[in-house]
Amino acid sequence: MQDLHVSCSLGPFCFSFGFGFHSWHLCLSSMRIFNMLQVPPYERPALSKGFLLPEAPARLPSFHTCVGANEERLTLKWYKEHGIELVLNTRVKSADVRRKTLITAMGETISYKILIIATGARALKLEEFGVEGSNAENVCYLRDLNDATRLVEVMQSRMGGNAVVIGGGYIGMECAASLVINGLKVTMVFPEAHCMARLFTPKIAEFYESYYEAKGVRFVKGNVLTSFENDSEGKVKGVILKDGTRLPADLVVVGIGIRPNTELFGGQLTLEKGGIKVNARMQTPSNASVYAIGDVATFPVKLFGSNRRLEHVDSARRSSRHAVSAILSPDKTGEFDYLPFFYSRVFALSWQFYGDNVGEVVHFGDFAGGRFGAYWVDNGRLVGSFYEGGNREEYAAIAEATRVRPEVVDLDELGRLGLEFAFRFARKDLEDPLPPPEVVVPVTASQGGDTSSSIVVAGRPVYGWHASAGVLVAASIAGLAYWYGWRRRRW
Ligand SMILES: NC(=O)c1ccc[n+]([C@@H]2O[C@H](COP(=O)([O-])OP(=O)(O)OC[C@H]3O[C@@H](n4cnc5c(N)ncnc54)[C@H](O)[C@@H]3O)[C@@H](O)[C@H]2O)c1
Ligand SMILES: O=C1O[C@H]([C@@H](O)CO)C(O)=C1O
Repeated sequence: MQDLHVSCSLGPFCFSFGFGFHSWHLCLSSMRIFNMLQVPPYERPALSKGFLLPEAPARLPSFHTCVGANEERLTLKWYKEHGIELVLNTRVKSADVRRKTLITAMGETISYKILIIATGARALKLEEFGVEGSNAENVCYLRDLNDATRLVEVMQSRMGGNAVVIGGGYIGMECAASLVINGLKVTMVFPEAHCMARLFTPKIAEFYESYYEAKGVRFVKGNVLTSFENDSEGKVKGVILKDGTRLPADLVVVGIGIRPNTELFGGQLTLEKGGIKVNARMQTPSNASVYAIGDVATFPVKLFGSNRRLEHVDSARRSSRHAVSAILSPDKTGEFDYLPFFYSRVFALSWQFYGDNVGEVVHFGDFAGGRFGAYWVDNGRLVGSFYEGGNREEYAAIAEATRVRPEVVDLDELGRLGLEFAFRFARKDLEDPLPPPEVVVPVTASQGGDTSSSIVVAGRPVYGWHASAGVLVAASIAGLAYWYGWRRRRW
């Protein structure tokens, strides 16, 4: 009998948002995972960073889950050894949450007791904005492994050529850096007044734009693409912008946002902010057997007192861990208390952001020297912190300060203090800038067997997975390696 199902039917990557992720491993002999991937789940951050590098690029199996936690890579062998049936290349074409059934594209009907929706999101296509022709051979999106593989091929065949990047968000910024590193001439086009408009202040954006310009990137702001100009073979050779400008293009990369894959559950579950609404246990309010995690889930962020859908790998890791806790240890699992966290690494730069970017902004630090930050203060309290060029202690300090939400009376003083302000709240245990999971699930029996006693869950505080293998020491070394590798990691 199948007890637990993880549905990852649309958008191959979604699964990496869900299960077997980070430092928690759930191994139910009666668990099945459905997904359209051709390979076991992996973590996405590498795709827009290390995967695109011309030298020693990141390749599977190096970024299978749970690479982000410096944990064991979950390969096919791993799933097999842990009694998890991983059903690849399989699309779930319909779901009936009232009857607790799924139907696959092959016509198989699956019954479940608990369903975890980790269907993630898909890249928005230009066609949705009325621009036709983005299926040309040299127009690339970047969401999954196939996209990234194709981008590498196209990029390598256009060395020295012109690349146009549409969108000034995460994909735009990270891909533009990779294109430059691969020797292409890059122009970025986006509608806003500055890059990373969802998060950066104009002053922060100015730093990154100047840095990119020094690397040869050209910015075309406040403009959008309206059509492609194709050659006789259908390849794009130019992009036409709204103001009539023509940009020559040997390659176009499009990163204009994502859309959560909720269609399977339309009319059955409540949607909010584009995602599936869940409570603080990652459980849908209308159906206690259904959980949603990662990019597709809209959950209560306690710290802000509102529901959010957060598009980031950290939220995916932690929400999945929390859902697993809530399923396996309902009595011991409290409310998900997540501190939103975002990061990016481009060229030699690296930034982290915690909290919310609302209210008044106070910048601090050395912008010219590339070690600077910003605090956001709303209703007299610190609600968000950003820092570029920090070390582990500095990032941990801004994270902790943001979690504490201290009162701020004097904004000028806050700016003068800069990082020193955050260090007042720094924790002594710097193992992780973020709080530990609320619940430690005891390790029970392991693989094989049946039903609920065949559950193995290891949380970071217990490191039960490693303990069960008698390698606690190895876990400590891994933790140390993780810390040392943090700045050097390429995904
Ligand atoms: N480091 C990271 O956290 C990281 C890295 C890569 C991707 N991601 C995630 O991947 C997803 C996709 O990233 P993304 O960069 O596509 O989304 P995004 O939302 O970060 O940025 C979208 C950008 O496209 C612009 N845009 C929208 N419509 C446009 C149009 N018609 N023409 C031109 N520009 C347009 C927006 O104004 C914005 O600049 C996001 O969820 C993002 O969080 C995150
Ligand atoms: O940190 C990241 O989060 C996203 C993705 O995993 C969630 O949308 C991504 O591509 C990153 O690099």
